[in-house]
Amino acid sequence: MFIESFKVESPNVKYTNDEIQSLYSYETTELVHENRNGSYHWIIKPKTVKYEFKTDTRVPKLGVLLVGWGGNNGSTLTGGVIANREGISWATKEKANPDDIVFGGWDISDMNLADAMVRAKVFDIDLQKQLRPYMESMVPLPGIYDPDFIAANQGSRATNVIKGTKKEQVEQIMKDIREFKEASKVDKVVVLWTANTERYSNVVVGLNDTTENLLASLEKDEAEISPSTLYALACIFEDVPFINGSPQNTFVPGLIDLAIKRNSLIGGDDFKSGQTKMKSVLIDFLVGAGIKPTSIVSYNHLGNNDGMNLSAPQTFRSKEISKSNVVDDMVSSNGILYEPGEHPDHVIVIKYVPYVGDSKRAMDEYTSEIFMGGKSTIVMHNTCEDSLLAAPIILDLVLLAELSTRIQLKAEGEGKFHSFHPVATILSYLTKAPLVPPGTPVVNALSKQRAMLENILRACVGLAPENNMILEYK
Ligand SMILES: NC(=O)c1ccc[n+]([C@@H]2O[C@H](COP(=O)([O-])OP(=O)(O)OC[C@H]3O[C@@H](n4cnc5c(N)ncnc54)[C@H](O)[C@@H]3O)[C@@H](O)[C@H]2O)c1
Ligand SMILES: O=P([O-])([O-])O[C@@H]1[C@@H](O)[C@H](O)[C@@H](O)[C@H](O)[C@@H]1O
Repeated sequence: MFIESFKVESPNVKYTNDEIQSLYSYETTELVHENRNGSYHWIIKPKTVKYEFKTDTRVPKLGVLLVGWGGNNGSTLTGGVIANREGISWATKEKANPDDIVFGGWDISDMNLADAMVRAKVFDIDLQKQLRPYMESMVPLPGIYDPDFIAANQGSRATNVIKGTKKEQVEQIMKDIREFKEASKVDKVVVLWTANTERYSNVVVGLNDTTENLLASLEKDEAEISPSTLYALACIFEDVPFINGSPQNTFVPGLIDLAIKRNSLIGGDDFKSGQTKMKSVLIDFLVGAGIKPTSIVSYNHLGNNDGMNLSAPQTFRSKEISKSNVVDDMVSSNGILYEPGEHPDHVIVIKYVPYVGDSKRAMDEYTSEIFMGGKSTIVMHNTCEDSLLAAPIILDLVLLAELSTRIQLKAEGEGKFHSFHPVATILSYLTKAPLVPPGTPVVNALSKQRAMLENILRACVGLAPENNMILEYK
C-alpha cells in the first residue's frame, strides 16, 4: 500500500502552518562501570531522554551545485531529473515520474551537459536526442584543477579551470555560489562533489590539523590543500552544505573543526552504490548468523572516466580505503567469532577496461568458516551502469541533507533548540565511509543505517522506533 501523504494523530505531535512539532521519548541504554561490593562490574542500564523536535515544513526551491557536473554521474543525474520532470519516455524504457531541482556546477572540462551526456554513453541514444534541447545550454563553471591530486590521464580534460592562488580560487567558488543563488532564485543551495577521486591529502601538524593552521596555509597558498578541500572551504564560508561523493579525505581535521565552529553541514564520504552496499548487507547477515567471513575478495572492472582516473595508484588507494573499511564495525560486533584485532583477509581490485564503459562488472568471493570446521564460499557477479546506481543516491543525499537542515531538536535539560551536529551522520546510509563527529562510532551495516534514518524521521512526527516485533501476531 503506497501512502501519498499522512498525518499522525497523537498528543505528542502538533502541526502548525510551518512546522511539525513532536515530543519524543528516546529509549536507550547506557553502559556504566560500577563498584559493587568491592569489585568493578559493567552494568547495562535503560535510559530515557525526553526530546522535542521541530521540523520546518516549508520545502524550499532547491539549487544543487555539482562539482564535476560534466561527468558521468553529473550528466546522468541532470538528464534523469529532466526526463522525470518532462515525462519523457523513450524507445526502450518506461516513462518516469516527476522531479524538480535547479542544477548547476563546476567542471574542469568545458563540455556542455548535452555533449557530456553523449560522452558518458549512459543513456539510450533516443533519450539523449530528446534531452539535448534541455541540456545543451548548461555549461559548467570553471573548476579548481590541481594535477597533483588526480590521475595524470585527466590532464587533457582540464580545459575549464580557475586561475590564481588557492585563496583566489576559494573566493571565486564563493562568488559562483552567490551568483547562482541570485540568478536561479532558489531558496537554498546544496553543493555535492561528484568530481574525480583525489589522492589523500597529507594531514600535517601546522598545515591542516586545525582551522587556524588550515586558514594560514590557505593564505600561504600551500600546495597540499586539495581542490576538494578548497570547494568545501568555500561552502562553509557561504554556509552551504557540502557533501563528498568520493573517497578522498577532503575533510581534513582543520576543515571539520571549521564546519563545527560555523555549524555548516558537511557529509560523506564516497557514494555507497553497488559492490560495497552489497558487502554491508552480506557481512552483516553472515556475522549476525554466527558465520565467520575469513576471506573477502572484491574485484571489479569498468571503462568510464572514473575507472580511468582510478587506474592511477594514488587515486586507487583512496578508493581502496573506503571500500575496505566497510566491514570494520560488523567484524568487531562479534567477539565470539573474532579475537580482538582479528580481521578477515580483504582484497580490493579495480581494473580499467575501456570497452565496458560505465557498465561496471563486479565479482566478489566471500569465504567463511561455519559449524564443525566447515567452509562456505559465496561468489557473486553483478553488472550495472555505475552512474545509474549513483545518480539516485546523489539525489537522496542532497534532499536528505537539505531536509536535515530544517530539523531542530532539544533534549531535556538543554536550554534551546539546535540543529543536528554539522557532521551529518544522518547521511551514512548513502556513503561507503560515513563521516562522523569525532568520537562517534562508525556504523556501516546497511540495515542499521537504514533503521537509524527511518527512526529519526519517525521521531520527527512523534512515532516510536520501528521495532519489527509485530507482537500482535505473535
Ligand atoms: N557508482 C558510481 O558511479 C560511484 C560510486 C561511488 C563513488 N563514485 C565517485 O563519484 C565520482 C564521479 O564519478 P563519475 O563516474 O561521474 O566520474 P567522471 O570522471 O565521469 O566525472 C568526474 C567529473 O569531474 C570533473 N572534475 C575532476 N576534477 C574536478 C575538479 N577539481 N573540479 C571540477 N570538476 C572536476 C571531470 O572533468 C569529470 O567531468 C568519482 O570520484 C567516483 O569515484 C562514483
Ligand atoms: O560503490 P561500489 O560499487 O562499491 O564501488 C565502485 C567501485 O567498485 C568502482 O570501481 C568505482 O568506479 C565506483 O566509483 C564505485 O566506487
